[in-house]
Amino acid sequence: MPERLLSLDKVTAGYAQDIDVLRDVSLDVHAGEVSGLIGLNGAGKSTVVKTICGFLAPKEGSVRFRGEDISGLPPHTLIDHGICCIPQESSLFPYLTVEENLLLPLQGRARQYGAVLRQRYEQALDEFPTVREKRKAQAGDLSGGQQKQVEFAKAWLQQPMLCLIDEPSIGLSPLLAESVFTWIEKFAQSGMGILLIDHNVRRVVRMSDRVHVLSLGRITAAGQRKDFEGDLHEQVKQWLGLNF
Ligand SMILES: Nc1ncnc2c1ncn2[C@@H]1O[C@H](COP(=O)(O)OP(=O)(O)OP(=O)(O)O)[C@@H](O)[C@H]1O
Repeated sequence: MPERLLSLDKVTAGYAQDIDVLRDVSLDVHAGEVSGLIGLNGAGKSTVVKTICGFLAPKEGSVRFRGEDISGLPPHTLIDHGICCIPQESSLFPYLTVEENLLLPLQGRARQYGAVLRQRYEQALDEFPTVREKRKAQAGDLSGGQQKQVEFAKAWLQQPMLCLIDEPSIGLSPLLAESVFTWIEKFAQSGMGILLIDHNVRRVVRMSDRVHVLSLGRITAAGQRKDFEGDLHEQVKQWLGLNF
């Protein structure tokens, strides 16, 4: 059984004191596995990520990473624990070069990355040829798809144990979206645990070891991939109220 990296246990959270967006949310992510989180717009998927990352503190329940309670830890300290997030919106500094964006999170962490940094950087550029080509350009001058590649290269460089990935394929061409899913599979094959949110429900189910369905802030279905395959259309239509 792979190591359980992340576990949310009955997490209730929200933006206002008296309004709960998430209610009793429990989910796990294991090393080397993809955990998919699917749900309608507004179900609370990004709020789950914000709660794990410490932008919101759970009102009840806990967020644990490798058994340690990380509920409400400051977001900028997560990387020191081995957690990285690829958010829905760009997290790049538009007026810094691609190279500066890639190396910034590693600065001040020489002890963690020092000896292997250069080698790892070259390897990241090999993995993402567009990033190599654009490394001296300002990040803000890149297209949305190119910026997404930089985001993935940045995460790869940080060698996290856990990567939270929110809507990675949004706004991308079908070809690039497929590359993004292939990179995620590669991340998982390297041993990383992945929490994946994406509106492409079929693709998420196909590549996930575990699937969680979030509806109005509650997990209404969860299981292994095999539980969600088969007549996916009927099941997910029922859970999500969707016809796709
Ligand atoms: N900063 C915020 N302040 C107040 N309410 C918010 C904030 N961000 C999100 N919400 C509310 O929380 C609920 C869940 O939003 P969230 O973005 O987590 O949903 P989602 O499932 O990620 O949706 P989508 O698929 O559209 O990205 C929504 O009702 C939304 O209006």
